[in-house]
Amino acid sequence: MRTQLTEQQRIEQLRKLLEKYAIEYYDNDAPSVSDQEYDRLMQELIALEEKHPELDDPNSPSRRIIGQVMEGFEKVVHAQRMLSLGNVFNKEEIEEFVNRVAKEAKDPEFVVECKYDGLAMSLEYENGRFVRAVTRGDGVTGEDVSNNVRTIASIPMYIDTRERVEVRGEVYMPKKSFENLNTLQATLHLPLFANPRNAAAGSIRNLDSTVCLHRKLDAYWYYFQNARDFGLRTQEAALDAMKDMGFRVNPIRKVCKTADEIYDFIEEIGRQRGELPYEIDGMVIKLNDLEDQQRMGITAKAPRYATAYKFPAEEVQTRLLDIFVSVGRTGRITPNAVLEPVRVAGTLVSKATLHNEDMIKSKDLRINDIVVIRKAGEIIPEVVKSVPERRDDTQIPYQYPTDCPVCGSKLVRLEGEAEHFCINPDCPARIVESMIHFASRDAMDIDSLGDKKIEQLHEWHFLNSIEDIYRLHRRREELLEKKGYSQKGVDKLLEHIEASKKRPLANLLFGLGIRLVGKKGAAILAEHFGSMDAIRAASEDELAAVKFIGGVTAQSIRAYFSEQENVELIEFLKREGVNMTQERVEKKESVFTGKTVVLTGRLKMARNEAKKILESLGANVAGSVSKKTDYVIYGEDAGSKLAKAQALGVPQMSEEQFEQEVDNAKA
Ligand SMILES: NC(=O)c1ccc[n+]([C@@H]2O[C@H](COP(=O)([O-])OP(=O)(O)OC[C@H]3O[C@@H](n4cnc5c(N)ncnc54)[C@H](O)[C@@H]3O)[C@@H](O)[C@H]2O)c1
Ligand SMILES: [Zn+2]
Repeated sequence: MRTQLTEQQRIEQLRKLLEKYAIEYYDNDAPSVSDQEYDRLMQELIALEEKHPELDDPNSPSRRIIGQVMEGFEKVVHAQRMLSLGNVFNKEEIEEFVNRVAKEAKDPEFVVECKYDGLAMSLEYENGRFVRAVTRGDGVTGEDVSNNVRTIASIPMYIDTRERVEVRGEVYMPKKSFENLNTLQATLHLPLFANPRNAAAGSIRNLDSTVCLHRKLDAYWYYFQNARDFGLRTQEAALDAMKDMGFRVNPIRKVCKTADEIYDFIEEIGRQRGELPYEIDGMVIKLNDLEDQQRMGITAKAPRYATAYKFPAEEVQTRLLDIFVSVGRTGRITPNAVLEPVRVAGTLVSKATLHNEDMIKSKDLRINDIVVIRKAGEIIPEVVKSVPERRDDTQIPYQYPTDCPVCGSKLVRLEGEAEHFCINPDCPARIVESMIHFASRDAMDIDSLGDKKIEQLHEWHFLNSIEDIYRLHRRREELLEKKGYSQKGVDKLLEHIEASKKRPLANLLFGLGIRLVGKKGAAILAEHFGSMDAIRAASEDELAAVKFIGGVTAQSIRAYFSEQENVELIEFLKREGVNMTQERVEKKESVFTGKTVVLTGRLKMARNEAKKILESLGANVAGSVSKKTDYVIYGEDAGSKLAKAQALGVPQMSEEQFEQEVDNAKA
């Protein structure tokens, strides 16, 4: 019952979050997270929604295209909806897509094209003349941006046919134009554009078309909306026909029959991607036959006959301008790299974590070095290495600080540890960070008590400890006198603080910030012991005996509870009515306990769910099949993984058998 609730909450949370990101991305042309992160959250939402059809909601970002019509532009309803695309991220998912199509189209052929990172546009022609250019908008209604589109030199204003023609494609900003634009922005002390996509969108949606003219956009056209009126039967023929009519069509494309062929071509283009004069974020795979396309139709917001393969995160080079250290809630010192802003995987990056002193030494990072940075789904990117070949005489080796940058006390590096710590318990940085952690989403989840607010309330002496958070209501009147604190805002804040008292024990345990007790560890401890008192009473051996809790963690938990200050904090929280218990869950034994299991093919239950069940039975779920695999569980259309399991003699199990074993485990 409890998991049901949490997943429902997660669905709601993801829907809100993705909607917010999409609005920032499409409507304000200013993304706040990387595309990888966005895609990852979307996949999570889709998996959860598949699992909970009862929570279906047509408003969900998984079901609709988010985007609105800007004021100042005329609204136009599309003759045919403009769609989004489904996503695949690896070869296996390409295979699954190909198999799915093959079920509905005989001997399918696919056209593989570049996926331009710009904005979708529809062009309409009547009597051989350009009449209108319209953005995708929400898919149903777009914005008439004809004036701006007319500034794009490569778009024909006249074509040699009197029939109505509608073509669609992508307007983008070439890399060169983007560099020039940002150089200009910098000279004018204006904010830089995060990426060419946002810059292109911002230009097209500018009411002053001279702006667009100077931004030097270009476009590729990949969709002939009324191709069949012209007797065309395939996507390939449609591309050729558009080219003959004078539209700019990309010669990079290939007709493929198998998933292998598709993947090889994608890899080939992926390797050349850096040299292309425009940005691509993936490749689009489309069923070639137009009649079959129509037969397959569309889902809520994307065609079923096409999908987009997304390239993995990129690595790029930039300059390491400086290193500064920050102090965490445990007093841990983290060095951070200040980078010359650079685009990685679609977002502008100017900071990266460097973990610790040893990492800086082992990678031999010097101030002013050229470094390679990588961004892989995380919002915080990492520095992979320095490039010594690019050194001139300006590099300076970095001196690790000896004193805390906030309170000035001597930093300590314990025997055998990589990190430095500020061990001054009154270090303001530590106090603030521990409150931020306590109020964060995975901990007590105090909605309106964000980082900035905590910092400010600390500065004003309202918050000097975790205890103070629950004392804040006593100072309501004082708060109301502060600038920016309305009655409504203050009451909401106090309400959220009050509500946090009901969080599960796992959240509280995580929020306390016990060294080495992360989110997962806290959940395991809470489920195993069921109450704060039981955890506090447990001996080091008892703690270490819990699965996944190691001896060092057990030691750290004991150390935490042996501090008078911490015991007092917990007693205080108890008196304030903060929840200190949680339902206990016994781990079940099954054939999967301690085994390595691989899932493949299309399962009836969501993959994430199958994974969760297996993990709850003590299995380790792996991504690929090897000799070490104990079981492969397969669904429909299982491809290469199942074949490999057969070849290696790894036991295979159908989804039905799997469900049977799960039932056995419950009995
Ligand atoms: N970073 C963020 O905050 C954020 C927010 C929202 C969306 N996004 C990004 O946008 C994506 C979702 O956007 P979407 O709905 O436009 O889907 P999409 O960009 O994944 O795919 C659909 C679009 O691809 C484009 N396209 C480019 N080349 C094409 C070709 N050759 N054939 C057909 N279409 C082609 C079309 O404009 C089409 O509308 C996400 O996957 C994410 O990467 C990021
Ligand atoms: Zn300090």
